[in-house]
Amino acid sequence: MSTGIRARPSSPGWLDDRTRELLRDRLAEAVRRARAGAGAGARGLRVPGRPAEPRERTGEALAAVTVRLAAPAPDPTAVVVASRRPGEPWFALEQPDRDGTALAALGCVRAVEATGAERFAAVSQAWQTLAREAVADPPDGPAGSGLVAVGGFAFAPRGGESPTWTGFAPASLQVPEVALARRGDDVRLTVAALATPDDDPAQLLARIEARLEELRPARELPLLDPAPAGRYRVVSAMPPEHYESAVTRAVERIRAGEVQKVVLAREVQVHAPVDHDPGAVFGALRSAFPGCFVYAVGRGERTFVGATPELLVRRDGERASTVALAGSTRRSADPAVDDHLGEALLRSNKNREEQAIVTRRIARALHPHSLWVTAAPEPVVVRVANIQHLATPIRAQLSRPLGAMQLADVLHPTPAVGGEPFETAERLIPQLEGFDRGWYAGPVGWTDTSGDGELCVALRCALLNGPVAHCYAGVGVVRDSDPAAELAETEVKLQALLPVLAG
Ligand SMILES: C=C(O[C@H]1C=CC=C(C(=O)O)[C@@H]1O)C(=O)O
Repeated sequence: MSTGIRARPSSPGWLDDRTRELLRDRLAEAVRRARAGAGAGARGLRVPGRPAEPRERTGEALAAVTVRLAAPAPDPTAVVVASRRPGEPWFALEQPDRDGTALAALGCVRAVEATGAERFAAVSQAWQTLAREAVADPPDGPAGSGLVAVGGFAFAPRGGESPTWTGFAPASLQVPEVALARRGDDVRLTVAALATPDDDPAQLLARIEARLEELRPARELPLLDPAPAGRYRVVSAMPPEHYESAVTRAVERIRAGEVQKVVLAREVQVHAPVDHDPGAVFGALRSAFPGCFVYAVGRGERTFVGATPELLVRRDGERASTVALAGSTRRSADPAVDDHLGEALLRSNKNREEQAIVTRRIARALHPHSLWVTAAPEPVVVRVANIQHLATPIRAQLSRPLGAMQLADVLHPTPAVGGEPFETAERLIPQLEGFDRGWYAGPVGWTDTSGDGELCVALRCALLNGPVAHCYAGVGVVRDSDPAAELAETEVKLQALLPVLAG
């Protein structure tokens, strides 16, 4: 079994001999488990959508090994961007201001997809089954270290079915072949493989080693072209008047008592003279929005990328944290005016109500699963480069072991992106907006084998496809919303992406 392995050149700098031996043992054990699972006669959970029985064996097992990289470690996302094979899936989620927190992932050894209302349950069940059978280190080190599943969800149960969103299923988690997690200067590399009964552990190891040999220890992301030539066109997918009239109609429904709040979005496209460069866009976003969750999900030729201030949920053991974010105003370069705008936001009844709706719903959603839920009594103003929001941090002590993906199911969509009551808003949103939101306003993030994880709400985003970028921005419409002001607020939100994309 080991002759072929020893003949291969080693991958200096990534795995030492001891770790390679450990990985080889784990791969052999994973193949044994896969054979035992297949031998037990259970059908594999190849296609998600059907919940597994607790003891179901699947005829497949993941194996992984995690190492701490020696300082100075490379930059996780830069490694992934520099090492990506054409069309290979990739993922990154960073919050630079939180001690350089980053998780970047490359390749896919096992995909889990689902559609429909049960999509969260289906993928989280499939992941739990895979995690239980996995031969891997227990999570240790920066959050996201070790064997993980990364990906995201469309806003709607069947969202993303339009051709624009090809490759982005309504629920899509992937177990990457390579993942790098960072906090401070602690960077952990995890490599993974999926074993099935017919696999040869030596070949699995050889595949991982080949992958490692292609990994480039990059420290920088590519830069945006400093002097772009050619014509960039920024166009509203539908005329701005369409959006204003959607807001007017939503206000009518609210005043008629049908619904309290509806979030309505619009799409703006950037047509560039050359293909957009996802790595450079990610790099520009993380420099401009270091306090935000900067994310990218690459599927085939397309990349969904953005910088959002909104955390959907962080699950850390028995603790769940989230934030109710809603109510917005612009920023000013003049600090006194900026402060004034923030204070006015805090005093604005319209924005306070918009925000309180979100806080109440999140607390209500968490209560049945928690020993306690605590929300700050008053919202605070949160500032990012182009906008300020009202935010109420919320924490809960879980009373049962719900994983990050299950918590996302409990919380998504909050009225920050959906509406209240959601059952009515859910019908109104596609009717009034008139387009497929795809993954805009859906959860994007990761989970590990213990169920910990983090998902942000994919706002301030663009779907890049060659020279075209589809950008999305929405606002919470309430009784006192003014259509022109709401249109202007979408423009403020679009300023997160447009300067980066439009040359
Ligand atoms: C729906 C979006 O933002 C939400 C999050 C924060 C503030 C919001 C607002 O003030 O309307 C929105 O609820 C978006 O950016 O597309």
